[in-house]
Amino acid sequence: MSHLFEAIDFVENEVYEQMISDIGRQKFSIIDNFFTSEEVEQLRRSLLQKHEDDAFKKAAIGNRLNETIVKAIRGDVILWIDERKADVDEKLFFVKINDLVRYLNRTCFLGILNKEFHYALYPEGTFYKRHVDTFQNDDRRKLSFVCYLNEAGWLPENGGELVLYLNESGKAVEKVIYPLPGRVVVFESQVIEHEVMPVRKARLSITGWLKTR
Ligand SMILES: O=C(O)CCC(=O)C(=O)O
Ligand SMILES: [Fe+2]
Repeated sequence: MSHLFEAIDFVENEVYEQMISDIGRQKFSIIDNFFTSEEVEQLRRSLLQKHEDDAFKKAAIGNRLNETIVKAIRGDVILWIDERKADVDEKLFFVKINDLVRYLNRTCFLGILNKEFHYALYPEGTFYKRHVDTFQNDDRRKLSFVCYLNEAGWLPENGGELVLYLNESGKAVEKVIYPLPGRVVVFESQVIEHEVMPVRKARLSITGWLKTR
């Protein structure tokens, strides 16, 4: 009987189903209000506190490039989040992520066994040039996940749009996405080229990867 109960125990989640069908169709998905405004506020405060405590470091690229070259490619500062040491705010984040991962593994057989997440802060004037997320000879990254922690009422003139470079039946298409608070963007790490446009007001996020093995 137990297998029967397992089947019954599955509850379809509309938001996750939307994400899965978007990714199947177009290799990316934009989910608004994945995090509530209260959750965004909590995570935002946590990020800012750690940034004030000087815990962030300059983001790197591979290992052979010097700092000047790196700065011409990306200007964000980051802090990796260790789930085992997560504080209350980060726990709330991982409860949602782990729920999503469990769902994806159950419904899509993606085999996500690993994940990594960092806070990111793009100071005014910084950007991240066009790239794919799997440049380090590491094909374990399957899905890239970005969650924006900007203030409510984020304006288009603040810049920092995420641009996805897509190919729609042979035609190059640019998908411009504003980093609105609570919004989550998920895309296939190995195929989607993307870029963060120059930022005119500090831009806050959590970025991560769902990985195999
Ligand atoms: O913050 C974003 O919108 C994307 C960040 C990104 O591309 C990265 O960290 O690899
Ligand atoms: Fe990226």
